[in-house]
Amino acid sequence: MRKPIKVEEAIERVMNESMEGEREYVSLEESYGRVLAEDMKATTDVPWFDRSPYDGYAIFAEATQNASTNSPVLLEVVGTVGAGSVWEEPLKPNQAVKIMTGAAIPDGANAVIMVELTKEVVKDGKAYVQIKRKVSKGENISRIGEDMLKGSLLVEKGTVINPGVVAILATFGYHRVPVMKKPKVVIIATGSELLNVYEPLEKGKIRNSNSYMLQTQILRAGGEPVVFGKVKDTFQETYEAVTKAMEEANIIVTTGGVSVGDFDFLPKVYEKLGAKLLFNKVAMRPGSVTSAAVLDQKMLFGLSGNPSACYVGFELFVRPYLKAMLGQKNCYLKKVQAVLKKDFTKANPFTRFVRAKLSYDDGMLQVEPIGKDKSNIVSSLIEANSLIVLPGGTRGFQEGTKVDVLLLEDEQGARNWQ
Ligand SMILES: Nc1nc2c(c(=O)[nH]1)N[C@H]1C(S)=C(S)[C@@H](COP(=O)(O)OP(=O)(O)OC[C@H]3O[C@@H](n4cnc5c(N)ncnc54)[C@H](O)[C@@H]3O)O[C@H]1N2
Ligand code: MOO
Ligand SMILES: [Mg+2]
Repeated sequence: MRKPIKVEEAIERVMNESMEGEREYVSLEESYGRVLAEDMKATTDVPWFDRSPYDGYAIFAEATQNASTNSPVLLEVVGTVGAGSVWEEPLKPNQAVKIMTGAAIPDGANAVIMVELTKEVVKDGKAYVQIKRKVSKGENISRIGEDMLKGSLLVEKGTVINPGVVAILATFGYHRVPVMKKPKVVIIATGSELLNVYEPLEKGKIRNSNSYMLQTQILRAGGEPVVFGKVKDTFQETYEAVTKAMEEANIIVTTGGVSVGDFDFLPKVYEKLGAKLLFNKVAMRPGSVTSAAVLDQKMLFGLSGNPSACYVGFELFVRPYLKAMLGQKNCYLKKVQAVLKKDFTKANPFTRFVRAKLSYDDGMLQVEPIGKDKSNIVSSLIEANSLIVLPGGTRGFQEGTKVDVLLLEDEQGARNWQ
């Protein structure tokens, strides 16, 4: 007889074993989607020189003090400066330099007027810009540091690198980016009934879908899946596969063979390996047989063979452990509250994780159980973007009730499981 523990307790036992993984450097081009391994600070001010945000004329603002439609001011245009070039001569008050967007403001100038608001006139063979309004000091100047100040913290360690972060890294010249190594997660599917996906069906057999599902879940969580394929339901094959996995994995995920059947060998494998068992029964559905053990700082997750139970077990236990290795602060699935769109009448003494579809309709978050909810069902995973959390008890849940929902596809995550 196994003693079920609460989901919260099971997650805590897993996370108490968690540790941060190693780091490595990748090129900026390869950094998208990786997890930043260091805090990123601004190494310079941005912009680091005053520059023009418009195509126009750099001028000394005070020279336009009395300019108006009736008495325009003429400033002599002494040259043109484009982005990337520098106007070296200090500007005199009655002069202007034609300036392009992105070019450095010449010394002596303290404002820019957009080209559309001016007219160029030629007088006595000299070019002048005609200005009919007062321009204020500092107008249209992108100031040093207006975007980022040198030394300021821009992106925290543990952040998933998105296109915006890539822009920051490029701005400060990081062509090599410190990232967390992707934890290696070995997947072993156990079951004598399993066929490879390319094999035709035979009586009593099914295709190994869990390996592929897990591979994708590992990728989604930021890990590196290593697929070991399938093993028959024998102690020897299972033991050998797990032993081999110990050599290269940070995390070992098995599916199936973890319950109380005659051919469920994982409990015996953990025992023979001398792994510390964290739990072998959780008060949840699906996934009540989910087990976890730890050996030589490697976590062994024994997920159920039943596809939906396997899926849920991964998201609740493996995902946060993996994210902690990646140094992410928000390891847990984000939890929101939503209104139940349909009755869910099946009561269960265990906490229930119902595959569901969350949507934002009529100005509120609504959630709908997908339907078939047994743990051996695969089809309800297609549309699942969330899991409704229904606390254990004897009652069902009525339409209109507010329920907790865990988001499966959210990148932000949450700091706490609760
Ligand atoms: N007497 C009891 N029997 C069972 C209990 C129990 O408490 N007492 N728990 C049930 C629950 S709940 C679950 S969940 C399953 C879990 O069993 P295992 O984790 O040992 O998994 P298997 O028996 O190996 O397989 C279960 C089921 O899943 C199919 N399967 C397995 N691997 C794959 C795969 N890679 N791809 C697709 N499908 C897979 C397998 O054919 C079985 O149908 O135990 C219950 N029994
Ligand atoms: O582990 Mo089973 O999936 O609880 O239903
Ligand atoms: Mg079994």
